[in-house]
Amino acid sequence: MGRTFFVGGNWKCNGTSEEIKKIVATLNAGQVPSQDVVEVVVSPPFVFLPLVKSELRSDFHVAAQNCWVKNGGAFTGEVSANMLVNLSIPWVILGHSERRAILGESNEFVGDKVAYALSQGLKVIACVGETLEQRESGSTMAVVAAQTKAIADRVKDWSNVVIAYEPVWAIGTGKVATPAQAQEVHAELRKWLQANVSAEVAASTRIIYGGSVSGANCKELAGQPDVDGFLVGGASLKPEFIDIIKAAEVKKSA
Ligand SMILES: O=C(CO)COP(=O)(O)O
Repeated sequence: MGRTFFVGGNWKCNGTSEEIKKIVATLNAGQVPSQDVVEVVVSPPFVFLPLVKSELRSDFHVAAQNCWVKNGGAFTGEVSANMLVNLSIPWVILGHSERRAILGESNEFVGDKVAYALSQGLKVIACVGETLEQRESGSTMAVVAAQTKAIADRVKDWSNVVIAYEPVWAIGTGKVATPAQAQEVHAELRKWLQANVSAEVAASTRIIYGGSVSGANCKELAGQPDVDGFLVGGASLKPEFIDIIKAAEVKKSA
């Protein structure tokens, strides 16, 4: 099994080159557990990927925040998976709720992107999660299952996929899911994978939590059996990100 704890930092559309250099310097100086305990991936905006890749410590990796659904060509403003591979960018975040909600990415489109990115050799952090309205109407698991199904329908090999469960109501709101709320959905998602993909994929796929993760709440969340790490937004731009990476120690001693 061996689900290595995974901490991703999604920097979203933030930063100047000076600010990015400062964040990288802070990360480079951080004392964190070794790579067999925690896998760390940071995701700057596209334009800063080469800068971050060249300056970041070698035990941390980089991710793009999106890529085009297929091969490049006449798609103004897009960046293809192949270009990321060409720059040796190993990871890409796909299906973030901001892209689903603001840019209208459907479950099927996200599923197609995940499949294509994997086929080109990228590793994928695939995001799923419900809105507040959907949670309050009791459809959390139906929503998350439909988002995951659109990926499962198109993907056979899950070894390079991390699922990020990010409830939309918890993103950027300071309203973090309780450890019990996170655990409940993560466990349901794992059950869904077991029933619809395979027991092996359910046991080995990392399901990470995102939404207002902070230095203050990360340890308790990390203590949940089906929480295999985090996708961090706001706090990943701050020195506090190092504390969140260290939450991996909770798992080690569990
Ligand atoms: O969207 C997120 C990570 O992808 C979470 O953002 P916050 O940590 O700022 O809530």
